[in-house]
Amino acid sequence: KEKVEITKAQRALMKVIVDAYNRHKIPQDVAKKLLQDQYSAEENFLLLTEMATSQVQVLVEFTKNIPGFLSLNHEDQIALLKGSAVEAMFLRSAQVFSQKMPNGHTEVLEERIRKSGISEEFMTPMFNFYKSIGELHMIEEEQALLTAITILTPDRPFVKDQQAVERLQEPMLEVLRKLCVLQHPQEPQYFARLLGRLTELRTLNHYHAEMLTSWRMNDHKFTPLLCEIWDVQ
Ligand SMILES: CC(C)NC(=O)n1c(-c2ccccc2)cc2c1CN(S(=O)(=O)c1cccs1)CC2
Repeated sequence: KEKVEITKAQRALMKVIVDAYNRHKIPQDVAKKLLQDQYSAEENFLLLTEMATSQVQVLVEFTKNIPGFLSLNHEDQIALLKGSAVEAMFLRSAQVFSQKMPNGHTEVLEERIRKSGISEEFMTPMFNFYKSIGELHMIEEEQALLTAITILTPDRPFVKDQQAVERLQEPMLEVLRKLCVLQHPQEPQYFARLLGRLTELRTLNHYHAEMLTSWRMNDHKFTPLLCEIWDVQ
């Protein structure tokens, strides 16, 4: 039986990541807005735009706090942010969607998202992902580390020094692996399940690109920050 123990250094790394993750949460008022009174598809869309824009700002701040990130080549920093922005948004969405809300709120939230001008064909994979993340009942350390690991994916387009990114991602993966063993002793395959979600996340990139095309056909407007991070307009 492997005796798994998180070292002092690994605990320190985890603390930095979790503190950064907790400091940069979406303002709850924005999420609350989505639960208020009746909205039209247009207003729901605008609210998602506001939430997604706020989340990108939060993502940039969180990323800057990942130890070693700011020492990476500057172009690579941008490539990692742009390459992971959509996945980080879906991961954050899944975490928001699966967090405990007063009863009935999740259904209202689902209703608002379903009535926001997003074509039906993207709803199924999106909500399947939310549910598959919800079933994992991740603790915040796991959520924070999984977000950092997603950002530090070495094989994003245009990343020049992939080894430098691997050197930052590997320690995160090792801490997460140990945490999973300690947190879910009955489920030896839990860590593998978590990483499996990252594979599912990548497929959502494709759906998102299609969503953008259909929104632009219906002349939906995005904020400058979303246009920049998604490379549209
Ligand atoms: C928490 C934030 C990051 N989530 C969010 O903004 N959501 C949520 C969502 C999911 C669960 C709970 C609360 C909100 C669903 C969707 C989005 C954004 N996208 S988007 O970025 O493509 C978009 C931007 C503008 C128009 S559409 C569409 C789908």
